[in-house]
Amino acid sequence: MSRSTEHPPFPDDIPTHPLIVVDYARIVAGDEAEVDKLWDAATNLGFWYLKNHGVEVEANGMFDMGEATMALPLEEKMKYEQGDDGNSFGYKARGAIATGASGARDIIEFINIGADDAHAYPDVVHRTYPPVVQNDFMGRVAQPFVRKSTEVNNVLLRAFERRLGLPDGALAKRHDVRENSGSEARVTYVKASARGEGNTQDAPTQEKEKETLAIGAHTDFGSLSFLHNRLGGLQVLPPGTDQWFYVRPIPGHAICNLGDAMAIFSGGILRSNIHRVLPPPGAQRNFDRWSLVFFTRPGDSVVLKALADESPLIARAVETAQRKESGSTSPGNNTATNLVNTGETAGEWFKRRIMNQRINNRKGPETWAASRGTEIRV
Ligand SMILES: O=C(O)CCC(=O)C(=O)O
Ligand SMILES: [Fe+2]
Repeated sequence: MSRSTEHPPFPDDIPTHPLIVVDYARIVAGDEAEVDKLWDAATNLGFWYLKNHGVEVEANGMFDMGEATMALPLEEKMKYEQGDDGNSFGYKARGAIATGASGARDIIEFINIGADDAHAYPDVVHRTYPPVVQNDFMGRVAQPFVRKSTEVNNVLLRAFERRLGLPDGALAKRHDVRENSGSEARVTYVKASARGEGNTQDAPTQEKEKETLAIGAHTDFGSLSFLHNRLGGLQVLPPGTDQWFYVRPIPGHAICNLGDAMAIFSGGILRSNIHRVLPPPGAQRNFDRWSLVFFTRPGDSVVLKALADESPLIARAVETAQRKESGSTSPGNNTATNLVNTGETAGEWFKRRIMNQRINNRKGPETWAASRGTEIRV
C-alpha cells in the first residue's frame, strides 16, 4: 500500500491535542499578530501546525524517495546503515534503536539524508546513499526539498531571534549552511505488519491496549523540526500532564516543533517538548505509516549554551530557572544549571544522543539515560 493512496480517516473518538495554526505566508509578510501566535505555540507546547509553507510538492517527491529506498532488499539497505558510532546519516534498520530505558526495540525504519550532502550534490560531504537515491532523487528532489525547508526554518528562526531580543544574526550565524551540521531530511516507515514486533515494556501502563512504540518518548536533538505526515501516530505529552495525546494530521498542514538547541539557546523560554510515535490509531492501524521530517540543527562547532550574554530576556530566564532549581530537592543530571552551558557542541550533543540510543551500544538503563537531552530537565 503506497503512502499516498487511500487510507481511512484519523479516528474521531480518541483524545487529540489541538495545536495552534500558524500561517507561514503571514509570517513572511511580517504580520506581528501571526508572530504572536508562533511565539505562543513555541513558548508553551513547542509544537504548532504550519500552513501555506509552500513545500508540499517537494515533500511528495521525498515520500517517493522514501518508498524507493524502503523497497530495496534489506541487504542492500544495510550497506547504508547509520552504524553504531553516533552518525545519523544513512539508513536506520528496524529494531536498531531503543525506545526506552528497558532496551525495547523500535519498529520504524528510516532514511536520513544529510542537508550538507543535499546542498553539495553531486559532491559528497558526509556519505553517499543507495544508487536510486543518489541518481534519481538527490538532485531533482532532495536538494530542492532541503533548500526550501531550510528557508522556511530560517524565517522562523529570524522571528524567534527578534522575540528573544537577540542581536540580528545571532541565531542565523549558528545555523550557517556553510558549516557542516547534523541537519537532515528523514523519511520514516512503519510497516503495518511490524506492529507486533519489538516488545511493549516501555509502553505506558495507562493504555488498555499495550502498544509497541515506533519511536520512544524523546525531545528532538536540534533546533527546529518540520514534519509532514499523513497517518496518525505522533503523540505529545503536554506540559504539566501525564497523558499522551495524538496530534491529528491535517492535509496541507505541516507540524513544526522546537528541539533541544532552541530550548538551551533561549534559557528555557522556548520549549522542546517530549513526543513519541505509535503505530497509526483506529481504522488506520492496518496501514503502512510514512512520515517526512526536515531537522534544522546548529553548526557542528556551535556550543550549546544559553545566549544570556546577548539578550537580557534570556539572562533573566536563566536567573529564574536557577533560582527555582536551588529550591528543588531532586535536581537530577540535566539541571537548569547544566543546560545553561552544556559544555557540548551541537555536533557532540547530537553524536552522544544518537550513539546511546543504538541497541548495539546498550549496556543497561544508563545507556538510555546517556542518550537523553532536555527531557529530564527539572
Ligand atoms: O513521524 C512522526 O510523526 C514524528 C517523527 C519524530 O518524532 C522524529 O523522527 O524525531
Ligand atoms: Fe521527534
